[in-house]
Amino acid sequence: MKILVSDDIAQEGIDILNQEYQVDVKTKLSEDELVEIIGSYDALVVRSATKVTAKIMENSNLKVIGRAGVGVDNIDLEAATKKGILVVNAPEGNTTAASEHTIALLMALARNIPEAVRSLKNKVWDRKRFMGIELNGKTLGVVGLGRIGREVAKKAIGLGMNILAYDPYIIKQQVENIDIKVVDLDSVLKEADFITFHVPLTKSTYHMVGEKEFSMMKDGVMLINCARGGIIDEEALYEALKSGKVAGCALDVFEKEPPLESPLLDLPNLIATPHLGASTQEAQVSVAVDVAKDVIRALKGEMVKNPVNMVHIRPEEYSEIRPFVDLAEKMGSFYTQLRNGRISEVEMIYTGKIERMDVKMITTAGIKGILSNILQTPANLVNAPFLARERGIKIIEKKINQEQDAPGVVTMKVTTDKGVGSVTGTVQANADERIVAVDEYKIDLIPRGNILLTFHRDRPGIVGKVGTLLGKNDINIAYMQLGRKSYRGEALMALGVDENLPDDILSEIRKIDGMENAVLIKF
Ligand SMILES: NC(=O)C1=CN([C@@H]2O[C@H](COP(=O)(O)OP(=O)(O)OC[C@H]3O[C@@H](n4cnc5c(N)ncnc54)[C@H](O)[C@@H]3O)[C@@H](O)[C@H]2O)C=CC1
Ligand SMILES: O=C(O)C(=O)COP(=O)(O)O
Repeated sequence: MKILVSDDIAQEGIDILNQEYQVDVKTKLSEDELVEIIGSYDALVVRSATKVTAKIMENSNLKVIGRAGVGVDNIDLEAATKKGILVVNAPEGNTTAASEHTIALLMALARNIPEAVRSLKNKVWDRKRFMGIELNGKTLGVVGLGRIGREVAKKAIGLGMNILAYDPYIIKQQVENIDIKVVDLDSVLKEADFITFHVPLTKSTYHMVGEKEFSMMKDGVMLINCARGGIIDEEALYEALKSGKVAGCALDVFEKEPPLESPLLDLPNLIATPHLGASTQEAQVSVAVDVAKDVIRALKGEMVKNPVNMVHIRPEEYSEIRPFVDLAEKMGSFYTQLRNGRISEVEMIYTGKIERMDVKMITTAGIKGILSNILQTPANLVNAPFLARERGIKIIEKKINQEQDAPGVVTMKVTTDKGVGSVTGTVQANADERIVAVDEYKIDLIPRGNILLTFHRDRPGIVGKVGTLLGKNDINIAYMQLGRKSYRGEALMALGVDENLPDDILSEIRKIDGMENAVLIKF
């Protein structure tokens, strides 16, 4: 396996990658240069400089893209997901660095530090021009109250500031005990003396601050953007700074980086740093190590810690969930080997002890198993939900509450244009997977090796005929199971066979009088 690192990451991360796989570090590549070489790599590690476009991913064999940092707006996530490329990031390592940089910019703004430094270095001793304002007692608006937003708020509280925050996706009670008042965006805009942004760049945050929002702010407000360029409309910001509506703004990030052509840089009340939020030695080591470990986990097929485009399971739950993930994938594969028809709906029903857990990954594995037999595109835990949606398959998850210690049971109910069928499985002690029902037939199958399933009439002679036919062709039967709906009614037989069953023998089995269907399932 080969890994390409296309932005500067700390050596500590490269060393970890190098212990397991071959690593090439090639930075400042153009899109075309990347397209040309990417085919020979299994993993790509980036920071924010490399734009990982659909074109780069298109003909790649990438299994994972690692982002040594938080923001993944430089990676085309939709294209990655469609292609089944896992994206992982390192969201924890630079929280302190980015929040400290935000506070540094806040103070620099309030006390005119950059301009004062510049003036003095030009040998001008001007104390009057650089009169500042105090932070103590002022209101700081925090837009986006995730890891960095919260850390900034805590630090600002320490400086005597009052915090008004806007984040529609958090639970208010989580933060109100640390003296943060959660309000709507309009209130932040209207009431804050300083506003700092800590949201990711998404469709909903792109230009979330423009002309209209500036008009709502206090005259003389000061802004800090240490999150992403594009959140504040730069043209509108230019006007607001020029008019003095916004007294000062500190930007660490720009819509186009580097922003060397930006007229904003000419304004005296704009201070700027070249995307330095995460640039501390500590943060860089931390994110490089974190992402390297996750990239290795991904390449080894292990559960990663920080997936961006795949369901996430907490490590403490994963060991319990894992056998069910494997089982569900086999159930899905079992189902589509057994039946055909255009699938419109898959319902995953969970009962017993599994019902209390986060089952999203089990559902996804079931879908992966289903799709693996019907699609050319390889399905995995990243792209399975996307591929299912693309084919118009509705996925339903249902949990049925049972007594606490009942064994975990998963039923996959599949609706096709030919009807509804189901398969049920469970995991016994020692991660022993079992398929325990097919439609209404109760069975007890280990989903392993070759299994011959026959649907036939429950009448004397049929089982014997199948056995004789297999014996005549030197095919050994490992085990046998029988189930029936009623005496002499419809019946099911499952035979574990040690050898492969050629198509001509399967056809002969299908011709046995009373036989409705016979299918070979392979695991
Ligand atoms: N300047 C730099 O070097 C750095 C910049 N960043 C940027 O900071 C951003 C935030 O990082 P973290 O706090 O670690 O991420 P996070 O995911 O912990 O927090 C983001 C918060 O934004 C909130 N949010 C999302 N959409 C929103 C909306 N429309 N309105 C209000 N709130 C919204 C989310 O609910 C979440 O609480 C990153 O996405 C990245 O772009 C991060 C690290 C360094
Ligand atoms: O982690 C982030 O989101 C950052 O913005 C840091 O970017 P960088 O890795 O310094 O290019």
